[in-house]
Amino acid sequence: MPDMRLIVAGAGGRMGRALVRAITETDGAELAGALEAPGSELIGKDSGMLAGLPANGVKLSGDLWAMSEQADGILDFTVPAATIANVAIAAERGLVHVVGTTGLCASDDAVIKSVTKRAVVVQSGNMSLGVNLLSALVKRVAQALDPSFDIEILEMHHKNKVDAPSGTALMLGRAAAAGRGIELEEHSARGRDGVTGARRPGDIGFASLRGGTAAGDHSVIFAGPSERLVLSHQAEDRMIFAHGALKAALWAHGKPPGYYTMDDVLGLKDLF
Ligand SMILES: NC(=O)C1=CN([C@@H]2O[C@H](COP(=O)(O)OP(=O)(O)OC[C@H]3O[C@@H](n4cnc5c(N)ncnc54)[C@H](OP(=O)(O)O)[C@@H]3O)[C@@H](O)[C@H]2O)C=CC1
Ligand SMILES: O=C(O)C1=N[C@H](C(=O)O)C[C@H](O)C1
Repeated sequence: MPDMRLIVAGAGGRMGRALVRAITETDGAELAGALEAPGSELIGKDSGMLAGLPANGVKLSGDLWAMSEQADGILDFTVPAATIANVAIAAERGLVHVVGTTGLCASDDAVIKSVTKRAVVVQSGNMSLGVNLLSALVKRVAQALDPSFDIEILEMHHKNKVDAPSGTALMLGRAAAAGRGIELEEHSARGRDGVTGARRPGDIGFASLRGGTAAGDHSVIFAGPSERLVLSHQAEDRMIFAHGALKAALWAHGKPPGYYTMDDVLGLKDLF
């Protein structure tokens, strides 16, 4: 089978540069294009050199339609508006669309899912093996513990992260809610400040810390009467997300149209 030809969207960003490096380290994958925001000062720069590698001749461009003519997939870790703009082009071109962008709202998610009758999309707020295993564990523990255990989710990221709570925190919240048999949207407490009153029973709480270079720390705390269980993951390098995204793209290549998550890619659906 020929190499999978992949476009990196947001190629000048932190994840974009990591993805360009990951592609060079991965058998069966080839860099087919490097997308940046039209008008970015990085347009025309060499994507290899931006990633700290030797020049690879793939220059950053703002034109996804032109660069995708010969491509098989797109790895998209950008911003919500860019990801939504990429959805239609990726579907039209028949590209596997790996969506890692976070901070998407419900209507953005609906747009992404709307193309999956005819296109292959793999979406996850966190592409690492560790976090996806953590998510399965959280669901199982939430199932096992009775509602006297309050669930709180704490995350810390680098100082340049723009969205909160993190996509991962929300994914872990959804896993906890699924374990409890409740809807996260109806049972979440975000951004507590001031005289908030006592904790509402059954809520899943979120707290976000920002600072330094933290690649992504997440803890799910089950706080019960006189005891606490804490399940945690620390990302030490964002290459774990980049390698996860590559794994997702290669797994999805040739799959029938549909909406997939890392649970499908990693075979975690029936873990418990
Ligand atoms: N699912 C997962 O496993 C992970 C998800 N993420 C998520 O990925 C996203 C990106 O994170 P990160 O790399 O740290 O952020 P960065 O800000 O470093 O990178 C985002 C890049 O996207 C570019 N961009 C903006 N608009 C467009 C556009 N229209 N077309 C193409 N590129 C565009 C930005 O350019 P400019 O700076 O010029 O605006 C920037 O280079 C975030 O949502 C983050 O939460 C991060 C790590 C792991
Ligand atoms: O912005 C980041 O850096 C990260 N974003 C993702 C998130 O919002 O959870 C994944 C990871 O934690 C790093």
